[in-house]
Parts: sequence; structure tokens; C-alpha cells
Amino acid sequence: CAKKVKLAKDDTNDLATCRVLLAELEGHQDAWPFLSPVNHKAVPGYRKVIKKPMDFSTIREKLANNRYLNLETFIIDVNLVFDNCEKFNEDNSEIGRAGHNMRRFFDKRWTELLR
Ligand SMILES: Cc1ncccc1N[C@@H](C)c1ccc2c(c1)OCCO2
Repeated sequence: CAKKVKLAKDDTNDLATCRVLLAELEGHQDAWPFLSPVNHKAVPGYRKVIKKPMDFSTIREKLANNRYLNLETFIIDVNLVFDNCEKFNEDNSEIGRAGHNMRRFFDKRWTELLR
């Protein structure tokens, strides 16, 4: 049978793409709840409910320290921000709506940049 050749994806520009995507997330008007780590002393219950906190400043730190294996592990952390938000916040709340808006924006931008 024919030898299966795995098509390698060109990952040359992935780091630059992550930096562009992160800058656009941070610059979005609805980014305010996600810019810094949630202070669990200021938010009762957060530490118990959210097992893997994540925020845009932590993602920026990880990117700067080469902590992401590839584009996929970066996208997983961004989605963690939005999944945490959905878990803790009502859809019909300031923060809940901001989370849905940011996820919609991110999904649109990374598919545009990578398709
Ligand atoms: C993303 C998220 N999910 C659940 C709770 C908080 C947050 N964000 C923090 C920054 C935050 C956002 C808004 C706040 C706040 C903290 O502390 C009290 C005043 O209003």
C-alpha cells in the first residue's frame, strides 16, 4: 500500500501570530475582566471553583518565556480564559457577556489569520 506521508504544517510564523492575536485580545474594549489574574481574595469562591486560572497577562508572560510548545497550546490557554469565565459568571452579566464577546472575537481572528 502507498506510504502515508504526514503533511507538515508550516509553523514558522506561529510565534508572531500568537503575539498579534494576544495584542488584539488585550486591546479589545471587553478585555478588562481578563487582563490580570483574578484576585481570589477579592472574588469569593473563585479559588475553589476555578481549578486552572488563566488571564492575558499570564499568557503574555508564558509567551515571552517560550512556555508554549506550539500554536495549539497557546490557543488552549486563551480558551481556558473564556471557559473559566463561562463557568463562574452568568451569561447575562457584565463579565459573562464580555467573555462571550471576547471568545467570538478570538475565534473569528484566529481562523482569519490561519485559514
Ligand atoms: C474574569 C473574572 N471572572 C470572575 C470574577 C472576576 C473576573 N475578573 C476580575 C479581574 C474582576 C472583574 C470585575 C470585578 C472584580 C474582579 O472584583 C470586584 C469588582 O469587579
